[in-house]
Amino acid sequence: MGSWQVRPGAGGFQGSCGVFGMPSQRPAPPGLRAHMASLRRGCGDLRGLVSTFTQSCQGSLSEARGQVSWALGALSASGAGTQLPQEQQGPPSGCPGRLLELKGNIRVLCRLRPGTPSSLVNSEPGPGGTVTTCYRGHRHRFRLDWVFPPDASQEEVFRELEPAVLSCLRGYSVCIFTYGQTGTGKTYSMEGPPEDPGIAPRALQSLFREMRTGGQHRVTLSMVEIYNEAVRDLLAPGPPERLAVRQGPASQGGIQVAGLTYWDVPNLETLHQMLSLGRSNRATAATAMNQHSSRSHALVTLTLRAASPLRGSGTAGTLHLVDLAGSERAWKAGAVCSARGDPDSAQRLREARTINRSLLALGGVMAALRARRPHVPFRDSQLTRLLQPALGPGATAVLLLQISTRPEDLGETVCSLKFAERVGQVELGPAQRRRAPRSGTPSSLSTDTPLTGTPCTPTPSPGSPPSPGPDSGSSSALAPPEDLPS
Ligand SMILES: Nc1ncnc2c1ncn2[C@@H]1O[C@H](COP(=O)(O)OP(=O)(O)OP(=O)(O)O)[C@@H](O)[C@H]1O
Repeated sequence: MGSWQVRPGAGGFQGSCGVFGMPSQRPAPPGLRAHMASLRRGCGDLRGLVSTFTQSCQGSLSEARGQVSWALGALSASGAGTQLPQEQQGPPSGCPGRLLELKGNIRVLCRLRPGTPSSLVNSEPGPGGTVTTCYRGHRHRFRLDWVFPPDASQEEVFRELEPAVLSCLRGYSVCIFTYGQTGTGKTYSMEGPPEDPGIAPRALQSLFREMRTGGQHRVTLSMVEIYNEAVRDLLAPGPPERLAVRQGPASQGGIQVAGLTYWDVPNLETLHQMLSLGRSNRATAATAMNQHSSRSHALVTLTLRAASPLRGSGTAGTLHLVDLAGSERAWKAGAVCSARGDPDSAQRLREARTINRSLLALGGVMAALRARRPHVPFRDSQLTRLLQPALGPGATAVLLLQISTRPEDLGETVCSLKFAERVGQVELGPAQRRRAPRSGTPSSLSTDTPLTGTPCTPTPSPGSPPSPGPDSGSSSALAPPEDLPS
């Protein structure tokens, strides 16, 4: 009698001949093998079906997400110009504020830098668009809330951000930050050249245009940079000094920046002048990868207080515009300089390392937020400390990812896209409007103002911004505002 065997995968039966040639187990009943084979086939088919179903569900879900995002964007844009009567400042359903509440998480937009097209980076632009990379033999498909092709204009990019920007006038806290490898166009998108302005100038123009349509507002500006982990006031009346960041009350986002200068901004022209002054104070240097590389993170914070004559309280919204330093690998930025005999190469290397450390800390914060961990490591870097209020519950954040399509940048492009994909999964909870009492101290006015400074009386110096504030004429005009416009 011959032995019989059924392979382990076929149900675990295994027979063999006994010592005396007798089978140690009963032979399989007739037809069992065929039956097992048919079961195996069925099992394989079922597995295939489940996998196809899962893939199709994921595809449909992504598509639906893209469509919802597009519809919300379109609705927001169409409602953006709507000026509500002051007494109706609560966000009725259908207005942009309501839509922001519904979105309630971080939106991730991606812009491809113009350059030589590469078959290794392909994109499907538009809402719910994708970027597909082919790196080290692996294909990755990243889906984002919006993908801007290399020929997208500054206006197209801003159009998608405008509803969020205008929501600050209704008391929302909005943070827009640009992220990406050095030289991919973060500063171009955020600032832009004078002849083709970027997000910041367009946002300010749009806000002032909207404010002119009615109501009483007060705009306060602060601007800092983080250079080699030192926080510096870019609008300080004297030379930029290192500021101390301390823990603050939770009502102020958990942090305080001692000695930070706030400026009351009466009009758009003054605001532009002050921003260009701040920009000129920012640390930039030529690196191997970008002739005018920003070596620091820059944070512009506008607090927009709106009075409500018919109600006891107004609103205090905040707009943070964050131009992050490039996420280049340290060896690329520094070592290349070194090989060229650049005497500042050690400095460039140090800068690149601190930039990378702080961006790593930002990644850690995003990971903790995404996993809803009870502890979020905001204190790991100055960048994440300053961003804490902007990434807190009830805030709205938009990440604009800048990527390169150059084959030599592919590794960095994939890293950036992976970071953005993770950020897109963070939920900050429904966006919340902030109310402000009609008068009070800055802290009570703006519970979500992250950069809480102390009043100061700066002495204008050559090149300092024009005397700002509706109260100019007295030194207190340069101090943070204390009351809402009445
Ligand atoms: N969409 C674009 N259209 C035209 N030029 C662009 C675009 N994006 C970037 N550039 C150009 O690419 C160069 C690098 O851009 P930019 O300085 O904005 O990069 P970056 O990401 O801010 O770099 P870094 O992190 O080093 O500061 C600039 O000369 C800029 O004008």
